[in-house]
Amino acid sequence: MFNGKTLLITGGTGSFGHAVMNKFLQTDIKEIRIFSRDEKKQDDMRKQFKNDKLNFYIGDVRDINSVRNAMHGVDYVFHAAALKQVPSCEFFPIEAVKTNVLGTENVLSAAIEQKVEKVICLSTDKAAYPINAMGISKAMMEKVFVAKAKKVTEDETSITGTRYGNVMASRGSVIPLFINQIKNGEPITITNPDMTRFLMSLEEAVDLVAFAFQNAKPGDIMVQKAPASTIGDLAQALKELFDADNEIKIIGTRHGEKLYETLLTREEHMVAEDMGGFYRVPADQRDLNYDKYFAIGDERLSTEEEYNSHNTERLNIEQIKQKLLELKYIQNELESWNSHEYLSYRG
Ligand SMILES: O=c1ccn([C@@H]2O[C@H](COP(=O)(O)OP(=O)(O)O[C@H]3O[C@H](CO)[C@@H](O)[C@H](O)[C@H]3O)[C@@H](O)[C@H]2O)c(=O)[nH]1
Repeated sequence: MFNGKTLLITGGTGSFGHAVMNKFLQTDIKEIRIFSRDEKKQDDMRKQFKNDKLNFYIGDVRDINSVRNAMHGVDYVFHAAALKQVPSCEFFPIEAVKTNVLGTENVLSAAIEQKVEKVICLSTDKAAYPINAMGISKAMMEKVFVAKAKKVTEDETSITGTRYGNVMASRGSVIPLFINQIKNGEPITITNPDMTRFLMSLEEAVDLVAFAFQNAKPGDIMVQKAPASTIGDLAQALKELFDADNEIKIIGTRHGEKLYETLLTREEHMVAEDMGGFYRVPADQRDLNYDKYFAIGDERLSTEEEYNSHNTERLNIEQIKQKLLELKYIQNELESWNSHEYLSYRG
């Protein structure tokens, strides 16, 4: 499927971009373009991979000309560029709009102009029943790509999306933070021990994109089923893995945070197709002449539940430990923690 093709990854220097790139470099793909703002991260990646199939483009999704520069001759786009930190977007909501909403519009317009075959836009569970600026901007992004997908035919450009839960140990997230606190002998800062989050590994996140790539129809939002844990249990699992006795400090919920996250709203659950490990949320294909259509699903709207991190499979501490131990990042951290140097430091 990738033979002779060119793939563009926006936000390609992030954790996700890295993982996707690694996976697709193994195929017979012709070229992978990494598009991002940060020249330092690109340079690090260039040196790390030293691969002729990789090309780097400096640019910003906010600037359509920089996107156009990278789009010529591209067959597929994975659009991962985003402002994604919840607390900081609360302070700079317009910045979230510029990157997440208008930036997506730019990527899609440039892709349609260049007759790109497929675009997959990455969204987040925070876009479902959103309460924070990051989630609201991602919800608007979803609206933008679903509306655009309906305007172009599939043989011009197929536009779809994926929605993720938290990716475990991604840059700036809570797992690396807790591990640093453990290693530095600092208190582990828990916002609310009863908060729940879906737990997905980076590999699972990449699987979702691959699944969407093969199965999504224009305007679909693809969701991967995932287990969840409470933050209190996650901290306890890490303490046990690292054999640590750091005290726990409750710091309270941060700006814009939710007690639990939603991967499918009740309204989406009602129309979603259950595909085993995944859900497919199809675009509403009606136009504005509602009287033309037969009303379906109204009854289920009162019985269907949303799919969220409180009602999905809940991992216990042992299961969280197992899931953590599958991560290369955790294996490396544990190895260094148990190394001679750290053992002597720990007395
Ligand atoms: O010092 C801290 C920091 C965080 N948390 C909690 O840990 C959980 C996860 O926090 P974090 O890793 O910062 O992730 P989220 O705020 O849930 O958001 C992440 O996960 C989203 C997907 O849901 C991505 O879109 C975001 O970019 C990413 O920051 C949350 O319940 C936090 O309240 C703590 O208990 N203590």
